[in-house]
Amino acid sequence: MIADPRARVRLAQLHLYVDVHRHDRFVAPVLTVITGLLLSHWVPMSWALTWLGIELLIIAHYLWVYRRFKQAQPPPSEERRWANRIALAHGAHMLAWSSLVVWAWRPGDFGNLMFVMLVHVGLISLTVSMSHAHLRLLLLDMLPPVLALIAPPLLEPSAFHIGLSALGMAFCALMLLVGRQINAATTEAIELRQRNEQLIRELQSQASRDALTGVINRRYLMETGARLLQQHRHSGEPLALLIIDLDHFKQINDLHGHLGGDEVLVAVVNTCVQLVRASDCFGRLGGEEFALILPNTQFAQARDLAERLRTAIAALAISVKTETIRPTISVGVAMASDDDVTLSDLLRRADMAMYDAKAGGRNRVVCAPAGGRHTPQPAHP
Ligand SMILES: Nc1nc2c(ncn2[C@@H]2O[C@H](COP(=O)(O)OP(=O)(O)OP(=O)(O)O)[C@@H](O)[C@H]2O)c(=O)[nH]1
Repeated sequence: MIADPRARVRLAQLHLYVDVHRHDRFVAPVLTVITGLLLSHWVPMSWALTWLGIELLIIAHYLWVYRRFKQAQPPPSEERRWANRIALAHGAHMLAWSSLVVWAWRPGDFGNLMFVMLVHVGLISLTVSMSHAHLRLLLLDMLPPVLALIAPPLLEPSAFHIGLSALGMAFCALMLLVGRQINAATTEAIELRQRNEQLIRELQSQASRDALTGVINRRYLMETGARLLQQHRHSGEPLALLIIDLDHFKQINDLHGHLGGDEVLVAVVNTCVQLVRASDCFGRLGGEEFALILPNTQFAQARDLAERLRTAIAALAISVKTETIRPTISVGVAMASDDDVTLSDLLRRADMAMYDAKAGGRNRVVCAPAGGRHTPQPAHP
């Protein structure tokens, strides 16, 4: 299914709509109580109290729906479903208020006319200023006040009522126009913000990734490694570091060209990535040298993984043009110890083990003992 590119924008609009309307939790109950008390001036107290009770329940319900929406953090694909739920919940509130115009109107009473007008002006202006974010919800929120405007001339078709209704409709049309303009500006701002966030994510990824292989680069690797070493000191959980270096890579470049060498690097990285856990930190130190930091990993596990990596790489047969390249790697393994004051200390010991692997004939794993002294422990292929 092709994702609708506008869905993310519409979801952000829905968030904005809900955020703005969440202020209702302070304002709407107060306005409802005042309106309920005023109502009792023209309708029996029991009616006024019934309206007040229903409206308070409606407010509590739509605020609950808003909270559920915020907690759910739905993906853009669920925007329409949530927009419908919110429209129903808030629509009930708009209907309850707009209905006042019909059943609470007492023609001929100037005070009542003022009251009904104030309710209308409030509904329409608040709708435009608070619902502009989401165009569909803006239109739905405007619908009940418009229906309430049409009702009086239908109930009592006099020139006065028709005139009042026409004036109100013109006012609604004007407000809708304003609402659409604010909506267009809001949508543009949301689109720009989303594009900005996307660009920042891409830049951050580019700054932390190696362009050729896609794994994290030296800078990010060192930062993460220092953080993991710090965590190891606090938690006491074992931390292992592997230095992985391709053997005779200069020869590969010389024989198959730089592009051939690049293909080998990518194939080796892809193989390694498949064998490491998501919590492991695998990155390129530079050239044909890589590091793998393994949090919460015992020595035996680290050594076995190094061996699995070595075997998997040795089994590769990479086709470059008409030739087949069979790369191998030398791996140095070191466990973090109290002697490792900084990440560089740990790296140095893993590096020395890796050089021992090279000196021992390459395509092998050598483990450095914990602590500062370096006594290589070869793990032969
Ligand atoms: N294709 C390619 N080559 C690279 C890249 N980065 C570094 N190199 C080459 O990798 C080679 C590394 O050579 P050396 O450091 O001599 O190591 P080696 O030939 O692998 O020898 P040993 O490590 O001792 O087995 C150099 O020729 C670099 O130019 C790269 O991104 N792509």
